[in-house]
This record gives sequence, C-alpha cells and structure tokens, in this order.
Amino acid sequence: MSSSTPAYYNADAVRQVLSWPLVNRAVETALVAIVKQDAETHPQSTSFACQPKRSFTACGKEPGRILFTMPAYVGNYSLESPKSPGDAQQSRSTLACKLVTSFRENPARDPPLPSIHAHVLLFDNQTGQLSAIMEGTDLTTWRTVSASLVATKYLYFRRFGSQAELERSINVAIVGCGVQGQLHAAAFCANFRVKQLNLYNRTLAKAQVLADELQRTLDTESETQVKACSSAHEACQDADVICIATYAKESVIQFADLKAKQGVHINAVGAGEVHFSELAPDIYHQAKVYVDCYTNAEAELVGLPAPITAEVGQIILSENYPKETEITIFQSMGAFLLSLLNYMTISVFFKVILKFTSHCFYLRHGLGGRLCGPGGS
Ligand SMILES: NC(=O)C1=CN([C@@H]2O[C@H](COP(=O)(O)OP(=O)(O)OC[C@H]3O[C@@H](n4cnc5c(N)ncnc54)[C@H](O)[C@@H]3O)[C@@H](O)[C@H]2O)C=CC1
Ligand SMILES: O=C([O-])C1=[NH+]CCC1
Repeated sequence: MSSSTPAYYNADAVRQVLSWPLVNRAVETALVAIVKQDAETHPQSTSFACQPKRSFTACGKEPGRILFTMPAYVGNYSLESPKSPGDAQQSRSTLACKLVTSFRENPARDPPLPSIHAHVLLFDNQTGQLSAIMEGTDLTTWRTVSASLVATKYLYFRRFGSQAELERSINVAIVGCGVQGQLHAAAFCANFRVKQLNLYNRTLAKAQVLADELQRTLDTESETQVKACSSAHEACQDADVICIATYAKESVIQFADLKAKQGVHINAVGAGEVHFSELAPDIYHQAKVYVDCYTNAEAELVGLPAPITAEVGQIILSENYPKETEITIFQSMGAFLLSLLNYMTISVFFKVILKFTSHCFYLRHGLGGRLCGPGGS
C-alpha cells in the first residue's frame, strides 16, 4: 500500500503554467529526444527515453469511444536551473502514464462535453508507487497544437531560410473548429505572422463564432484577417499552411483544393477510425509525409497511401528541410513523451506554486529545473 496519498493537480493548476514559449520548447526537445532513442546515432548518450507503442481499448461495441493508454519513462535526463542557466544539475528520471479517452459524440450531449479527456499518472521511479495525478486535458490540447507549430516551423518555414518563421507572412486554413481547431487558430496567430486565417467547420455557425471571437481578441494592429468559409475548398485554396482536426471518416480535403497544388504544408491532426482519413489519397500521392514518432506510426498508420519520409525530430537535427515547392504532411498522432517532457518542463512552475503548499511534489520527482536535453548535452 502507498505510504502517502498521491498529490492531485487540477485543470486550473495546469492551465496557469501553460505558455507557448514553454510548451514549444518542450515539444521541440521531445521530438528530438524521440530520435535520440536510437543508440547507434548517439552511442555516448547515457539518457534513456522509452515510449512503447500506446494501447487502444474500445469502450463497448459502439464505435468512437476509445481509451488510450500511453506509458513513458524518461531516464537520466539533466535539468538546467532557471536561476543559473548553463548549470546542469544532477540527472533525473520520470516514470508516467497518460490515460486519454476520446468519445467523439460528447460535444452533442446536453450540456456538451469535450471529446477528449486526459489524466497523467506519475510514479516514484524507485519504488513504483503512484505519487501524483495531474489533469491532462489542456496539456494534451496544447501539446498537440505545439507539435503542429514546431512541425510548421521546420517543415514549412525553414525551406525559405533560417529566420523565415519570424519574417514570412502566411495564409492559414483551419479545417474543423472544435477544441483542437480553436486552439490551432489562436496559436498560429500568436506564434507566426498570419495574413489570412480561414476557418471551415461542418457546421458553419461554429466557424463563424470562432471567427468573431478571434477578430475581437486580435490586436487592433494585427495584420490578420479572419474569415469563416462555407467549404473546405474555399478555406484551403489560398492557404500556405492547413491544419485539419476533425473526426471525419471520409476525406474533407482533396488535392485539387490546394493552393497552386504545390508548396503547401498540412498538419493532419485528427481523423475517424484511421488517422489518415481526413485527407484524400491523391494528396498523399503528391506529398512527403512526416510523423512525430515511428513507434506509433508503424503500428497505427498501416495502409497509409504514401511512405513516411522521416520523423520531425530527424529534420530538426539534420536541417535537411523540404524543398520550397514540396507538399508536406505532418501526420500527427500524439506521443506521450511529448506530454511527459512538457510536464517535466512545467514542473518548474509548479515549484513556484507549491512553495506555499505542503506538497513537495517537485522534490519527490526531482524536477526542479528546466529540461535541457538528454544526458545534459
Ligand atoms: N494528433 C493528436 O495528438 C491528437 C489528435 N486529436 C484528434 O483531433 C480531432 C479533433 O479533436 P477535438 O478538436 O478535440 O474534437 P472536437 O469534437 O472538439 O472537434 C471536432 C470538430 O470536427 C468537426 N467534424 C467532425 N466530423 C467532421 C466531418 N466529417 N467533416 C468536417 N468536420 C467534422 C466537428 O464539427 C467539430 O467541430 C479528433 O480526431 C481527435 O482524436 C485530439 C488530440 C490529440
Ligand atoms: O496524443 C494524444 O493524447 C491523443 N492522440 C489522439 C487522441 C488523443
């Protein structure tokens, strides 16, 4: 029996510490760490990241109700103290498991509920005892959006030069305006220079509400024009970058919908029973496909109508960016390691919050600093 009750961190506590610079840095580090698991490419590394493929549990005979189990272990990582950057502290390890439910009919309930709910369980890595439970729904949404931002930075912008994500203005289309679509829309405006933001949803009213909300909250100086569109074609026809996050079982975007049929990047985030059903096969036939993590891709992308070119982390490391005219797809599936490293990074902020509480959560986990990469390198 556990000697103490696990600490519980609710959604408000997690939400308070999420910011784009923090989450993007953590996700970028994690995408690279996934590649660094390969001992041949990093024989000297003493760090260890283990993320076995996740499991799916169908909840009853009705489709569209799934429990994902996503375990991960990050061993022997060094953390840099925010007070003394560059001063790597002793290495640390974390064992955790994220549990995510995806119930796609939830938004149609009265009152509506989100489709995705998540919790993270954290274990003492010496004794295996459960030491904390953390609400993980926002973490999942932010992590997923951040993976699209990082993929766009390296697979789209960097083809135009090393500063292009700061200098170049783009047109963005968001297809699917649910939880993911809404945060993708806000995050692309917050992180990049967006000229035109087009929104498409199966129910037009939902896209219109989001367009009104964004236009209201955007800075009056902002160059961004926001428009709700009545078809995916209208939303995508001038888009440089497309983010699609639906539960569609049949393709919503065809090759003919793409701007000039070249030089477009697509973040394919959602899908129905299979991950790649949102985009028509004719897009895959013309595109280069990148994934967050081969372990899950090999298991979950069976039948993908194109070969996988690389993991995003490999592109970050190699700087071997796509050509300007290429169509690229980031086939985002979700890797718990990305959430876990987010958690490790945000724990430094929990340290601040917890200073005034009796929980010494960060001490128990030895997570008092900023993640600086495997083996402290
Ligand atoms: N890649 C990843 O890491 C993650 C992926 N997801 C996936 O992203 C997708 C969206 O998730 P949420 O935004 O949380 O769901 P949501 O239920 O909040 O939003 C889904 C939106 O898609 C629209 N939609 C559904 N079917 C459609 C169709 N056939 N055609 C056009 N639009 C359609 C709905 O009107 C709704 O606005 C899901 O497939 C979910 O599994 C969610 C979290 C992480
Ligand atoms: O990574 C994740 O948490 C998920 N991917 C698909 C649904 C939830």
